[in-house]
Amino acid sequence: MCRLRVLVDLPRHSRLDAVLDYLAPEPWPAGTLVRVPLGKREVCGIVWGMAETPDPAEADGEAPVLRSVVQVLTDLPPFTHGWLRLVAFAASYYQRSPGEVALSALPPDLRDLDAVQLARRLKRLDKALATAAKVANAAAQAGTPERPALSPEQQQVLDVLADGPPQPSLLFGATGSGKTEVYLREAERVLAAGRQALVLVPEINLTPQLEARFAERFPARCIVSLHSGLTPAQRLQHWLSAHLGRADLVLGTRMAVFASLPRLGLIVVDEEHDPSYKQQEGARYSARDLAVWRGRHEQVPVLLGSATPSLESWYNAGPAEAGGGRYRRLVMPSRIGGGALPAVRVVDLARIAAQFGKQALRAHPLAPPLLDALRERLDRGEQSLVLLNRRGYAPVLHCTNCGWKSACPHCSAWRVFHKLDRTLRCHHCGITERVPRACPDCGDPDIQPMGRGTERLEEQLADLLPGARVGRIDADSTRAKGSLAEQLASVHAGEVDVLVGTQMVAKGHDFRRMTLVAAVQADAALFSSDFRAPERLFSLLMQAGGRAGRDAALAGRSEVWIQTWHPEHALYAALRRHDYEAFAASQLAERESAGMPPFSFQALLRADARTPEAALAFLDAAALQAQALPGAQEVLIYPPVPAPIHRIADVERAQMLVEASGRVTLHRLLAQWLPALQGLSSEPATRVLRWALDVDPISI
Ligand SMILES: Nc1ncnc2c1ncn2[C@@H]1O[C@H](COP(=O)(O)OP(=O)(O)OP(=O)(O)O)[C@@H](O)[C@H]1O
Ligand SMILES: [Zn+2]
Repeated sequence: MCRLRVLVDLPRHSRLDAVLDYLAPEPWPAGTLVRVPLGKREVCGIVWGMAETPDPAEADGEAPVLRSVVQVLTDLPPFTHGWLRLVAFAASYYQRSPGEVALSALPPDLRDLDAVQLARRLKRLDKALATAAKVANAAAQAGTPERPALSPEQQQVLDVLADGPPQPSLLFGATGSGKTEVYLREAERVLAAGRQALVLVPEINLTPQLEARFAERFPARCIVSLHSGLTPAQRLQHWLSAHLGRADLVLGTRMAVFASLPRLGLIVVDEEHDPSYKQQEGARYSARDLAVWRGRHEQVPVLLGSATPSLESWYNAGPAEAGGGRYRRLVMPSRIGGGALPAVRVVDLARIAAQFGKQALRAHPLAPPLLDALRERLDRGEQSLVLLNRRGYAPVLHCTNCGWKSACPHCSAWRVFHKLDRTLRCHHCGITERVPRACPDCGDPDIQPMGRGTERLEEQLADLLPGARVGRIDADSTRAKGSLAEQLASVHAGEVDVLVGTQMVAKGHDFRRMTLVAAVQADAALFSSDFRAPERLFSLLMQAGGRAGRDAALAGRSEVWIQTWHPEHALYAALRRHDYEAFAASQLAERESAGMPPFSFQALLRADARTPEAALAFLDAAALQAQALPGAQEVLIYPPVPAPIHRIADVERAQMLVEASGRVTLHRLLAQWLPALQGLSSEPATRVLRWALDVDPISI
């Protein structure tokens, strides 16, 4: 008998370490999947290594008798060292247990299988892959698919990539510059060398279109996707194909960064700036950052693509003298076909109000010149996109008599009025009620919507543009499975003249007939307390604008309209010139002088409790603990504050920011702090419902 260390799914918060020792008849290699007893249950585990000499307590005869591994799943090849190292790194960096990180990266179905069931699934997979291979072979016989001739910029970028050592690169390419073609060619090179390629996209809704493009280009290859929209059976099958090395291409959302890929040869992170790459619960990892780490350690190139890179990546790809030099910077400033970027028109709402009267804007949100521009598109049979980042009909209902407003009883937020199903819905806790007929406070029947969301905008546009086919795409219109794909297809097919949408449609889509994009209400983000808000707004508007004029023939008359009360704002000035670089430079200068990321490193400690006092008391005590730790002088601990939305579903939320100028300094502190925090949360005086540490938080 030997002793093995086995990873099981226990959070680091729990008293047990998530690496437990078990007895086994053989020293199975690290990465082997096993089933082990845990309490009264039997759970899935991963062999982490051989246990070292029995601990002294055991020698004294005091230690509990070790339990034995129940089963070993030998049909599955062990995870590679590269994968295990990724897990170990992610766990230590994000302050979680390796067991939790490893096991939560597996498809849920896999964790439930015993050896017999697994064998059955593998047999089924074999059959499915054999059928797929037949289809692929037939497709391959039909000839190789056509590839477009590369643009000079694409060629240049690919030449650099082919030459250099495997290294992370930032592909800074304008919207419509053909970044996808670069990914396709890089993938082709890697596949030809017998390796696997991993391509990450920020949102599920971008996977089908990308999958279609890869499938068209590589008809003979096995392509699978990994995201939360799959059925458990599909997810297991796709995951197994990747793990067994049968899939050549894996496309997926952030979770796919943990895909097990024995022949990994390339990682692409498309729209690398997108906040969706950050997981917001459990192990709060950044899939982009992990992709870079994984690439480095498995010695494969990582390609981060964006027209509006995150300031972190931009900085990392900047000159080494200025603190960058970590990524290679590759640029593709021109659009395919030489099309121009759309002209940006900033509409001064104050002037519109002076010219047309304030009522003009109160009645509907579109400045008359913008309406004319929309009508022009209609007459020419071109499409327009009107962007409004707020779903529902109106964000608040109010009573004109007594001033009642549709507050959520459980959250510090308004309930949103949805006219289609006549409900009031809280977008935070989900509570949904029928709209009251009269004011719940005073009984007055005159309750009115305040402000506007996409539903109302859609209604108003249909009124203002008789005969136009107005469509809407947002999280509400796309709730049913498959409906988003359907709605997008109808936009692509030209069945919609004016599309109203949230940020969901602002990125990634290659709408060919769109010549106008309008943002009717963008200002809010200019004055947010989150220092990343301007960066987000800039990239949202630039990405949205990038949907216009993608067909070079139409590019000349493509426009982006932005309605604002602050036309002189520097952000809009940079946008008008399509000048990401100037914008980034000014933001980085601001961040540097304020000592904010990427010039410092942060972690956010969050606490949830029944009362605000309890949440804050926990954080206060936590701050005292941290201040007593060695190295605390080098770390800045901000005072605890309520979260931006301080109450959700009757739970009070507070947070505390911790900051250091060096990553190592910060992490040294966090590693010592965590055990202390565990103790704190179990003491009666400082007990909270939940607490969590968010390393490199992206919203504060
Ligand atoms: N070398 C090429 N020759 C002809 N057409 C091309 C070439 N490369 C790309 N295209 C086409 O140009 C269009 C824009 O390319 P793509 O969608 O990759 O842009 P992108 O850089 O990803 O833009 P975005 O950042 O807006 O998503 C697509 O329709 C694509 O098929
Ligand atoms: Zn609520």
